[in-house]
Amino acid sequence: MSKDVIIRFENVTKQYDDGPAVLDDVSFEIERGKFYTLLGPSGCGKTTILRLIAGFTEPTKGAIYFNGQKINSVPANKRQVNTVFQDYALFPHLNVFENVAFGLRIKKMKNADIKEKVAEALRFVNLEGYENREIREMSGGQRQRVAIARAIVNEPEVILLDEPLSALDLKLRTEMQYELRELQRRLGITFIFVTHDQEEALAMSDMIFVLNKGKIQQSGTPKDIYDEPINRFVADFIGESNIVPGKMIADCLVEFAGKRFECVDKGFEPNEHVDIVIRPEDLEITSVERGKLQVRVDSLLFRGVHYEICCYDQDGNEWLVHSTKKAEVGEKIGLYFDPEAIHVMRLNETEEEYDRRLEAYSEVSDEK
Ligand SMILES: Nc1ncnc2c1ncn2[C@@H]1O[C@H](COP(=O)(O)OP(=O)(O)OP(=O)(O)O)[C@@H](O)[C@H]1O
Repeated sequence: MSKDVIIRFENVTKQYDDGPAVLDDVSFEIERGKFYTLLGPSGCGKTTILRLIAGFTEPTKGAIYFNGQKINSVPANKRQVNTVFQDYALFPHLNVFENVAFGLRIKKMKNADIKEKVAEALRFVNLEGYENREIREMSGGQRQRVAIARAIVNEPEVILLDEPLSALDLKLRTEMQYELRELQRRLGITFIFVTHDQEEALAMSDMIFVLNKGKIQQSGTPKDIYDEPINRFVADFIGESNIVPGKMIADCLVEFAGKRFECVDKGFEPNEHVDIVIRPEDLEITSVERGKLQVRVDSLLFRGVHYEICCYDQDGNEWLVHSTKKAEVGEKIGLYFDPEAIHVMRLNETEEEYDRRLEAYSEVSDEK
């Protein structure tokens, strides 16, 4: 089935004034009706991408397409896009109804139609009966829902959400994550959500773009990005990881921490230097004899569902283990892991190079 692309960035670079490029030759596609997340550390360019899509700023180089039409200079109010801002940007002097109705009044819609549309939008976000409330009488989570109702009432094709959950406490934040995800499914509108919280991105998205320093480091489903990070930055940013230097000896054979291990990775040069990732939950505590790695326990923390155990091997590599089994500080233990738990990353590989390598490799495998 061909892809139904709603937004496309083609080699987009953005500089503010004559400053450095905050987005550097970025290309990507957004498919209609899916939940996308832009994830990355502060200052990596996430908000700039939203501002370019919304029409609040223009690219310095490159092209942005919306439903196949180039929209670089189309003004914000002519785009089928609505933004939910971090601070919600609600009007404090207007009640809930008027906040949601605002955009429709500007469009000079008839009063009866406004009433119907606002009621429908409030129903969608579970705020029926709150029409006459003042904004200051609403909780953080409720304000958030008013802001979303105000965005969906205009029936945009795309909703942009700029860290909309960051002001909420942890419990409410988790509730709103479910709610937003559910709302997106029911509406079928494309959502583009910005966060620097990797757990939030993993929990909510159909697709994640991981950004760093104005470039997309990797794009993929949450599972792809968690299981197959393409470089050290992504592996480190997405969840906790053990990342150690290693060497690929041959297909499915890798060396690290002074030993050779069976793995499932292929398509590297013989003796190529690589980075190795093993997630803490993929390491199992066992006896020194049974362990594939022998380590000494340096410290441990009880995290409620598991112990977080920090160990060192004889080469000085740190190994973080999540285990329901306890170990004693100073104790020598073995760590066991399956070959599939080892993920090998080529040094400094870009996403395009990574995709080409996997493609070339699968063609070779098909021929065999
Ligand atoms: N109007 C502006 N003028 C000049 N520089 C800007 C402007 N807006 C953003 N920048 C710079 O562009 C870079 C990217 O900013 P952006 O807001 O896109 O990052 P972000 O990933 O959304 O960060 P955060 O998570 O902190 O919001 C930053 O270095 C920022 O200082």
